Amino acid sequence: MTVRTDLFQHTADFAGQDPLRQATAAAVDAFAKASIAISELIGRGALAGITGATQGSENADGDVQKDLDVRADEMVRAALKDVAWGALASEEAETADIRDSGGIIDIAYDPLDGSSNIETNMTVGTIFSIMPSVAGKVPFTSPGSAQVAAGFVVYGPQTSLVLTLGHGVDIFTLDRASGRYQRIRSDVQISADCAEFAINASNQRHWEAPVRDFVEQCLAGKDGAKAKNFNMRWIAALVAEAYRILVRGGVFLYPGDARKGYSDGRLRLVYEAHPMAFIVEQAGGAATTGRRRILDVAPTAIHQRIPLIMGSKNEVACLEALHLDADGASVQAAE
Ligand SMILES: O=P(O)(O)OC[C@H]1O[C@](O)(COP(=O)(O)O)[C@@H](O)[C@@H]1O
Ligand SMILES: [Mg+2]
Ligand SMILES: [Mg+2]
Repeated sequence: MTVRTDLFQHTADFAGQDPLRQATAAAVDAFAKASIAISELIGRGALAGITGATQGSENADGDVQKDLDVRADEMVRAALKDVAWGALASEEAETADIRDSGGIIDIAYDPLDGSSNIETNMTVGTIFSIMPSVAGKVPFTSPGSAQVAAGFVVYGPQTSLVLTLGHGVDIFTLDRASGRYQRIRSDVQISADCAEFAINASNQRHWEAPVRDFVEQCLAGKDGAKAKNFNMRWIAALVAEAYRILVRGGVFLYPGDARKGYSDGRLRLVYEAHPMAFIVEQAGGAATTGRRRILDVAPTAIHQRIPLIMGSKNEVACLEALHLDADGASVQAAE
């Protein structure tokens, strides 16, 4: 029988006697516990009163809140109660909660990612990012490279938790019989090349030239510049796209576009792009806005949006080159 590493053992081994690591491990354990309860709630769906119905309210980013957004936020918040956080930011709260003393880490999270999938019985998830609290510095203003840990949970056919503690990426799957997460993959590596891309193509007419060029190259397949056929996927949940990319490579794009309010795309830097970029880089992939490495960007607001391109590093590099070319061309055109 295979003996697998339990998530709580993994975080305890990481924690040792170091206070920052202990606080980080406690936060990861809290997300794991909350996610088990969220997974059960999602599994029962309408039987537990979850329908994906809107709440008649909007979150800080102007998104309509669904019943599960609100419930998941409450469950994560309750699980984190005894964790030594100094600042806590959620997608569902306008401002961060700040504690005056005892804070060792700052935590940002998206309690329920992919909300539009709830009512259709498709994949959703939870994303989290953990940074050291820095005395005298406004929380959530450090670049993503300051993260000590990041992870996400995918509530799909299996409930799995993807985690980086800054030394590679591990995947744990919930064993429903024991109610514990067991490691199924360690040192996950994203293939440098891929033949799969993910983008919401309904926005094509609003894209910038570099994104249009890239997608055209993918669609041209064997007959085009890439000289190979590409497959396309769009699950409308960042967690599911990221999981697929970790398992079999690929490139995901949510670029800025010309729609009102979408100049920086749709995804939020602090609790979506930063943690995903940390995980993807730790797995050997890359994450960029097209013009800048995501982990170099320091937020100026908790709910700030950012264009996100991530995945297999050779295709991400191709997208960066297309953006650079386009910027060079526009500078020349202006001269
Ligand atoms: O509906 P669109 O524009 O394709 O956007 C889908 C994207 O929006 C998100 O659902 C945003 O996250 P939330 O559901 O947490 O707001 C991503 O998971 C997904 O990649
Ligand atoms: Mg989200
Ligand atoms: Mg959300």
